[in-house]
Amino acid sequence: MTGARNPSVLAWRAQTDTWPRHCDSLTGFSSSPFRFLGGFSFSIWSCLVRRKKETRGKKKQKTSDRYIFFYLVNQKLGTVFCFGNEKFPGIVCLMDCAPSSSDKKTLKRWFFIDKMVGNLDPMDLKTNQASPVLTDPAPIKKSRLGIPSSLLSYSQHSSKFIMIPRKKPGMFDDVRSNGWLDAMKSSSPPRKKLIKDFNVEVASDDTDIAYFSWMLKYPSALNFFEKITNYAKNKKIAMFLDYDGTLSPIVDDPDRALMSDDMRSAVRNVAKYFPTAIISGRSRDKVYDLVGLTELYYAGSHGMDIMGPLSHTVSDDPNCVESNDQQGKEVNLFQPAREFLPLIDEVFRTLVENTKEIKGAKVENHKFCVSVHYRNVDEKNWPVIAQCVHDILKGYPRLRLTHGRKVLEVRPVIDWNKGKAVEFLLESLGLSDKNDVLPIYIGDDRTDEDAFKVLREDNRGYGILVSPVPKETSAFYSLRNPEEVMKFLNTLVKWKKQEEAKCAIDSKRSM
Ligand SMILES: O=P(O)(O)OC[C@H]1O[C@H](O[C@H]2O[C@H](CO)[C@@H](O)[C@H](O)[C@H]2O)[C@H](O)[C@@H](O)[C@@H]1O
Repeated sequence: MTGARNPSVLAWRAQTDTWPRHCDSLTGFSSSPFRFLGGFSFSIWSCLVRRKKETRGKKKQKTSDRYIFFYLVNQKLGTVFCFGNEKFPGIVCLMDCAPSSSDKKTLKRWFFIDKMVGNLDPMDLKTNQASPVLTDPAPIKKSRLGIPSSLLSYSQHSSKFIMIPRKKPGMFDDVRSNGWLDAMKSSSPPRKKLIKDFNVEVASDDTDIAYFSWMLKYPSALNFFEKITNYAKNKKIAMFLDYDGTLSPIVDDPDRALMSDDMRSAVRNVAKYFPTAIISGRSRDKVYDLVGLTELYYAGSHGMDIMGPLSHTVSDDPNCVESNDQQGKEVNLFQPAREFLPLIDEVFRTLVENTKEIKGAKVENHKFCVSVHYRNVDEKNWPVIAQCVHDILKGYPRLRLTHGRKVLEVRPVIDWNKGKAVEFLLESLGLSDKNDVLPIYIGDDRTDEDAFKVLREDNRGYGILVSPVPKETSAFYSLRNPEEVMKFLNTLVKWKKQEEAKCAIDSKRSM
């Protein structure tokens, strides 16, 4: 398969009776069914395609063999993704045959997909698939901030999950039936996991197969760097970065989530060329201390605490005041949840008190929201911590819950999130509603999905999801981990420098 040139990647509905257009015989099926991490199943198929070719107009025929690999995702929908090359351009359809054997060698060969996705531009995919991640209720249009009509708890707003309530009456019924426990279990990628299904055991590098297939939909921003910069030519890039899991690796102790010096210098360099903001779930002060760069804009508490540039386009908002940053520079301070401060303080203290007996639980006060960590809590006690938070929230109808990576996040019911923060910052920077602006948002968590969605709307910009495992997302591209994020940032700076050098040469020539 290494000889494959000009690869194409096609997706279409399965047909059961069509033979490949460019082949004379098709033999040697093998298949491997899996259950994907998200729970849906897919099969990998390979087949040997034999094609007879006439050589140089002579009658003599030459046969050429090619393997074609394709896989079937979500058998119910019958969606087939197929990989071909110039000679066999992916016109292979599903034959009427059932998965029978597993072939590990075949699976290994399947790694060629990594090379072959090069032709696919996710912008072309026009996928409208709704993301099943937990996100905020739909924003109320035409208002910067609105309180949702209902003050019901968060999970009741989320219609994207089909929750199957379990009938058994028990102690933790609330958190089982409202989906909190399921969300908690799926809230952070497992570290090296065995996938057992259909007697196929898949481990370590085999999990990469699932990842590579996912990358067809969310290709690596490094592999697609040229595509990104082609699109960015003559545009002003605005960079938005999440902190935990994006600039710093996920660690057990949130206080030790430090950013490396190399990453810091990568971010500093990015900020030299592009307006750059950090948008974090942490409090603005905490994330500022961790990043330590004065040249950036900071939005803490999931965007509910923004220190942005002094701007008259947003300063008429009642939640926006003029202030000074740590260096005494005049800035705008936007705090749409200011009235919730006493409530957040109170619920923080209650949460600390009520979870103190749960070993490993940690509660953080992030000024406009509170984080309840369960990463270090024994899994058998997750229902206990979930029920505890749930019971407390029952007394606070103006607060709601969202899920992060092994963290329950309590926040005001206001219609504000990281996506809105991106819009607010673009407006403050005078970069909204402009065709020559390309916002890029890099983040790893469910709360970052709000920002990805905002950028996906009307193809406004690129969301890049940082994840080492397949995840449903509204992002366009992916990166595996903070190291890849750093590489991406450095490559972007290098590209920008080259562009500027080219411009300088061009303008000298034209003088
Ligand atoms: O929006 P972010 O900047 O990504 O912040 C989200 C949460 O990040 C922190 O928690 C996460 O990272 C910790 C350190 O690696 C990890 O221990 C924890 O399990 C993760 O959820 C932060 O502590 C939270 O308060 C933020 O909400």
